[in-house]
Amino acid sequence: MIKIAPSILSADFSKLGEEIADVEKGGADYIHIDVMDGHFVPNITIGPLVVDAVRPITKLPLDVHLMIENPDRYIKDFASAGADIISVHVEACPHLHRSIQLIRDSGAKPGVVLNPATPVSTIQHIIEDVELVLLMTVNPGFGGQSFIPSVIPKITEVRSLVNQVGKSIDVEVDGGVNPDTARQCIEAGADVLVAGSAIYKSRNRKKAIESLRDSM
Ligand SMILES: O=C(CO)[C@H](O)[C@H](O)COP(=O)(O)O
Ligand SMILES: [Fe+2]
Repeated sequence: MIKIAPSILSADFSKLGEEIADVEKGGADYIHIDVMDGHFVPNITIGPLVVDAVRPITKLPLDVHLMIENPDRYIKDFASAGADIISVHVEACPHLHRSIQLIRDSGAKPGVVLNPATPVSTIQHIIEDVELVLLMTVNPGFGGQSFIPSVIPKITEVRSLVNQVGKSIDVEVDGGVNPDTARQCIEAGADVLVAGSAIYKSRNRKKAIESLRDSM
């Protein structure tokens, strides 16, 4: 079963509550929240305050994607604000195992993220400790960018790594996902699709979600 995680980065922030209700009604599985600090990526977005505000208005799991330097400093804050899944970038974590344990100790499910140029071998030794692997299919920082096709073989690689572990771990892709690229990602082994512009720039969010889920 393919899960769809709309990224609120492309939503209308002046009516965020309605925008989240719309995708929840439309069949979304997670709400993807992009946290950017202007250091790890060249953009600044939202912090724990927004996660806290969003928590009571949806039953869906909040999938929080931290694109920040030194994420260990903020993991507790995001977990207390109501994040269900917290994902950290390999490139931002010199002590990756510790960061993952911090997420688990804070009560959230740990995820790990790889930029397009980061090899899968960097997560080989922590794969059993995470519940989600997120593969960036754009360089992180902005919504609405074009999908990078050279990431496809990495999806296959992560899928076979996850299958070896033999426990349920989400394989999520993020960036430039539309019905065409979604099909390629699912074929390669992805089972969670993050989509910002493909969902929020469509008038009918339910249809957009269905066309991603049914892209095979
Ligand atoms: O992490 C992200 C960017 O760094 C976003 O989740 C991603 O870009 C979603 O937007 P789109 O589907 O428009 O590419
Ligand atoms: Fe994201």
